[in-house]
Amino acid sequence: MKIICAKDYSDLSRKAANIISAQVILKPESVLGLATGSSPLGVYRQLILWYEKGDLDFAEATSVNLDEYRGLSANNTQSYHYFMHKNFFDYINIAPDHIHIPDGMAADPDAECRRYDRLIADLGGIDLQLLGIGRNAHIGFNEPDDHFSKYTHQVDLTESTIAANTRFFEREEDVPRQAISMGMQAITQARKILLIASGADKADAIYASCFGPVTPGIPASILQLHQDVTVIADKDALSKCPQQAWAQKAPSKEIHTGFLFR
Ligand SMILES: N[C@@H]1[C@@H](O)[C@H](O)[C@@H](COP(=O)(O)O)O[C@@H]1O
Repeated sequence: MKIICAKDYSDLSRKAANIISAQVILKPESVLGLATGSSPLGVYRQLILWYEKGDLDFAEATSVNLDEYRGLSANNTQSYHYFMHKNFFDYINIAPDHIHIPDGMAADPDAECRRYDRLIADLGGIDLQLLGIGRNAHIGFNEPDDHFSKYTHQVDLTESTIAANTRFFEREEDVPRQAISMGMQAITQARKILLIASGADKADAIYASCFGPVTPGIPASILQLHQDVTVIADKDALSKCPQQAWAQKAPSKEIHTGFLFR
């Protein structure tokens, strides 16, 4: 795990966008695992700028998003479908049939989860997975639990995640209580992982995920077991981490036994 300290949010966004650009330049047909939330907005803005300048071409790329709320249709302005189109896809030349996001309206959510995992497998897995992180260290919507969920699954969102996401909705009651999220298998089988975090409210999650035990109680801690993870975070998000660890990171010493993949 490599930890890079960015000067500020704009520096963080450019650094992360540079890594995604390199991926697309080196492998135009890349499968990009994409994330929602406020953290990646600057990355998407930067990628759009470079695309508009003619420096990037997404014609051959494919995207698979991490998650979607249950019960929100693609044209609901709070859905992650809508978010991705309005903040990224509508401004680049990715082919519409190369865009994949779980269907939050699927009548049979279990079948939808199985379809999504098959799709990712058929695409040959993810080349580069972009991740934000929740205050409780969730990635995608993999919430703290007593086990890591291996496959795409339906999740009951925790109170802390509902509270954090309330800012995007008019009223707390409007925040969906469930979501469909990619599981840890597809995320950790991504060939490269890029996690971005900004702000002091992410400091505990970043510290626990990078330096704490690997445990499903801290979902992002599983990334310590991956061979190619880059964390790009600003000073506030890194404020609980030892400074000498920035730009390098020793492998985790402690792995909690007794947890399960399900
Ligand atoms: N499902 C998304 C996550 O993928 C995202 O990482 C997290 C943090 O969002 P933000 O970047 O807005 O803090 O929010 C949501 O829960």
